[in-house]
This record gives sequence, structure tokens and C-alpha cells, in this order.
Amino acid sequence: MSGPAASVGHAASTQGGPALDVRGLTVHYGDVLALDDVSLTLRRGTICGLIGMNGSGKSTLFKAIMGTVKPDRGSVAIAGLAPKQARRAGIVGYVPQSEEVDWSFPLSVYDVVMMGRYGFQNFMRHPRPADRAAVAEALDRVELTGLAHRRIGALSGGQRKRAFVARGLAQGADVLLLDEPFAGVDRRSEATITELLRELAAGGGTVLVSSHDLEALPRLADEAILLLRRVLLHGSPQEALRPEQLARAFGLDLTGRTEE
Ligand SMILES: Nc1ncnc2c1ncn2[C@@H]1O[C@H](COP(=O)(O)OP(=O)(O)OP(=O)(O)O)[C@@H](O)[C@H]1O
Repeated sequence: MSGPAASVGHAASTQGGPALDVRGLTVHYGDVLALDDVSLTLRRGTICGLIGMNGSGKSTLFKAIMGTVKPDRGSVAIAGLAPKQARRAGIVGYVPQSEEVDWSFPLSVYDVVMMGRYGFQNFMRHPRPADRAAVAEALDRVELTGLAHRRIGALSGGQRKRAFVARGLAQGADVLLLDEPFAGVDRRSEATITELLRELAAGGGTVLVSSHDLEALPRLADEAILLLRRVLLHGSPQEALRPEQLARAFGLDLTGRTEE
């Protein structure tokens, strides 16, 4: 493979140890307990689906891994580095939920994808030919080349998702976190993103991806985590999709009724 999708070229990718190691993470927002003693380890080259009901703590987990939410307790190591160091080194990339992004910001699609290259540029942020090439290739991979100069806010929901996935690809991060990249995207975009993530993992990258699309989970992921403030299960997608496991995660009884 060639190009940014396969470019897991950071120094960390040559180190031993897990790609992501989360231990005993506990996060409160005021009185709300969002994460309760969450531990998980992801090996390099794996895609892990993060499954849980609304409010189960998925976004909080991503933010704590990125170091933008401060845990009460616990630790995060990304290729052995603390979140801030890993962010600075470009080792970890994050595709946020659409609701978290200010779409009125006057940036083109090209600008957004180029943001993935900031870590590689000098302090004046002058893109070099390698940065431009990585951005062009990432745009091509997500089929947005024709819209590169459009304002990000003037894209459809699925196109916006693809633009942020392109930013992660251009960055060539070893560990990519995606918060619901399939929400509001059509089947074709979903297939494009899935294929790109599989290529990333085949090149040694590690992906943690939250999704509400349970049916697509086995196609997407090698393993799955069921989250309900705590890790209820970390196993194969097939294990996670067993009715009794889903019932625990989603508060459903086996006849499909929702508990209050
Ligand atoms: N900034 C905040 N202030 C207070 N409470 C918050 C804040 N952000 C999240 N929460 C609460 O923390 C809990 C976990 O929220 P989080 O956004 O992590 O869930 P989620 O699994 O990502 O949900 P969804 O599937 O709806 O995106 C919820 O109870 C939520 O209401």
C-alpha cells in the first residue's frame, strides 16, 4: 500500500507495547459519573468498535484519551506516551462527532485536511510539497477532490465526515479515534470509510471507532467494547452482539422492551 492511508510512519509505530493502554479511567462532570474505572488495551493493527447507548460515555472516553477531558483517576498511554505528548507528536488523530464542530468557521475542505499535517510543518505553518501531496491523496481517498475548495460548512453531513476522516488519513496517525463516523452517511460513504480504516489497520494503525450501526460491526471491526460507564465486555464483535450482552449494554430486556 502507499499514500497517507498506509503511512503509519511515526517513531512510535516501531516501539513495542500496546498502541493504546487505558487504566482505571474515572471521569465525573460535576455530579455525573461518565466513566467508572475504565481499562482497555488495544494492540497495533486492530480496529475496535466502541458500542454503547446514548450517554454511556463513548465521547467522554475519546476526549479523555485525547487529554481534553481531565480524569479524576486513571491513566492513558498512546504508544507509551501521555495524551498531550502523543497529540504533539501526531501519533493520535481524532474525528469528532459532527455536533462538536463549528461548521461556520471559514475553512475550506482543503484547509481542514491540511490541519492534519500541522505537526509536520515548521512554526510558520508553511506546507511543504510532502504535506500537499498527503492532503491531495487523502482527499482522493475519500472522494472529495472536486470539493476541496468549498467551505466545510457548505458540505453535506456525509461529506463533512469524509473530510474529517481525510484529515486523520493525512496525519498518518498511529492511533485514530473516530466518534460516530457513520452517523448520517450513506451506504457508499460508509463503505469508503470502512475500507480506509481496514487499510489503515492492515498497515499497522490502530482504530477505536464508536458506532450505532450494530449490523455493520462484524464487517468493520476485529474486536468490540460494550461500554456503559464501565467496560461491560471486550471481545469479538460476535460476542458483543449476543442478545444477552446487548441487553446489558442497552438496558433492553430480551423481548426488546426498553427499561426505564
Ligand atoms: N460537558 C458535560 N457536562 C456535564 N455532563 C456531561 C458533559 N458531557 C457529557 N456529559 C454527561 O456524561 C455522560 C456521558 O456522555 P457522553 O457524551 O460521553 O456519552 P456518549 O456515549 O458519547 O453519548 P451519545 O451516544 O449520545 O453521543 C452523559 O450522562 C452526559 O449527559
